[in-house]
Amino acid sequence: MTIILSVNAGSSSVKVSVYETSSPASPPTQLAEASISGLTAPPAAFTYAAGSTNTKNEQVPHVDSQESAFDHILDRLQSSESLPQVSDKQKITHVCHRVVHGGDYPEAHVIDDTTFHHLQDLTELAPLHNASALAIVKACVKLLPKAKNIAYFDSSFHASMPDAVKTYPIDPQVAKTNKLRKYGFHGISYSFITRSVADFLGKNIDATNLIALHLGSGASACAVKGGKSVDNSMGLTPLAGLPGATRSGDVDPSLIFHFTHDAGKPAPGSSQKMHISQAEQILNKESGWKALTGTTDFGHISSSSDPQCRLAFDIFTDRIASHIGSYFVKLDGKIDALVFAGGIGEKADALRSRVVEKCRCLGFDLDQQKNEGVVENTVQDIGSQGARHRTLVCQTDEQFEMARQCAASQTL
Ligand SMILES: Nc1ncnc2c1ncn2[C@@H]1O[C@H](COP(=O)(O)OP(=O)(O)O)[C@@H](O)[C@H]1O
Ligand SMILES: CC(=O)OP(=O)(O)O
Ligand SMILES: [Mg+2]
Repeated sequence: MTIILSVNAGSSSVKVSVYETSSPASPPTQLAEASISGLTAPPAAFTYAAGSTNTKNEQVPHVDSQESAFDHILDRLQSSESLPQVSDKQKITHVCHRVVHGGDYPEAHVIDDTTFHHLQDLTELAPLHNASALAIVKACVKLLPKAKNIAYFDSSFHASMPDAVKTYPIDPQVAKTNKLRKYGFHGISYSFITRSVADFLGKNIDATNLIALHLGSGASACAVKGGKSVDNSMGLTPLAGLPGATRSGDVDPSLIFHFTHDAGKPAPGSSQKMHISQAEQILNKESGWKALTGTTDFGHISSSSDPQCRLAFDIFTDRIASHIGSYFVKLDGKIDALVFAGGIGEKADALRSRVVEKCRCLGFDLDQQKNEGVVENTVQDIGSQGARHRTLVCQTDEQFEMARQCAASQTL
């Protein structure tokens, strides 16, 4: 038996799942799932499920970063009576880490000193993610010395994007030297979604075409053609595309120079090791729903009548619908489903309803009862019977996707 820990450090949460696996041929079995959410809307909340133990949204005010969230979760897992399998740290042999920016790594990689330093160099390209993921890797090296640490990248799934999609129309030499291209993110999630939806539809993955939406603290859209990514709304960094909890998403690149005259200066807290400009700080950490409404809680935003919340809701649904239209054309109208996923995509029925209403001309239509009755389930159909194209909700599971790939690979 092999025990795999899967760690998903998001921009507002840390989710850790524990799996047991006996052979590469069989999918891993989940033993426990723990998460800390609301890191950008304190106090953070701890949720845990293992066997008969169930804790939901316990406030953990002392937890204020991805690193402290991981420490807290690891302590709770190791002291849990429902999880004797990890009471002895030595039994954890594999830790899968979600690392958002993988640069040119086309697939998962065992983390040794060289990989670690290479990933450190990419930190500035994913300022809300890579640094905390690497801090968690460091903690694992110290606390779980027997475990092999493996990095799974959000960017890998998008390695299949064509050159015309990946390439920015800028000086090619500078682009090559500085590795400036579209990478795309949320790929671990899109890989899970593509497999699960293909399964649900009874289709081969390589014959599955989707418009998938991962809408969480960071939000993106993906066009999947023949099971492979052909476009993603995020870019060189996860800032591009749709707005998010604290991110602006696409704006005119000149905007920042009119917002502040100090755009290129280092942001407070920026160091030589980790350089963040004021421009990056403003657009990544001080924009989005937080700037417009004062909160990053999209549950509140979607149900509030406050005009700023209504505006944020309208902006989000407008930008999402624009991406759906663009990807519909890219896929030549041949799509098996529009898929909603991520914390917002899975929970905000009002948002799904508005987005689908905006895309009715393309042949999407919802069954409102099904839309409002979504429960925790891998894939659910929420489309109306007469609709030309299906609309689905997929409860994405990045931790499972990493553990599945880990169990199926030769690294065990
Ligand atoms: N009931 C709800 N309705 C709408 N949005 C929700 C609801 N519950 C949580 N959310 C939102 O989901 C987002 C978190 O999604 P998640 O995918 O878990 O985040 P992360 O990007 O950290 O991985 C937050 O913006 C949160 O406000
Ligand atoms: C890539 C990204 O934005 O991830 P998250 O939504 O987990 O913050
Ligand atoms: Mg996430």
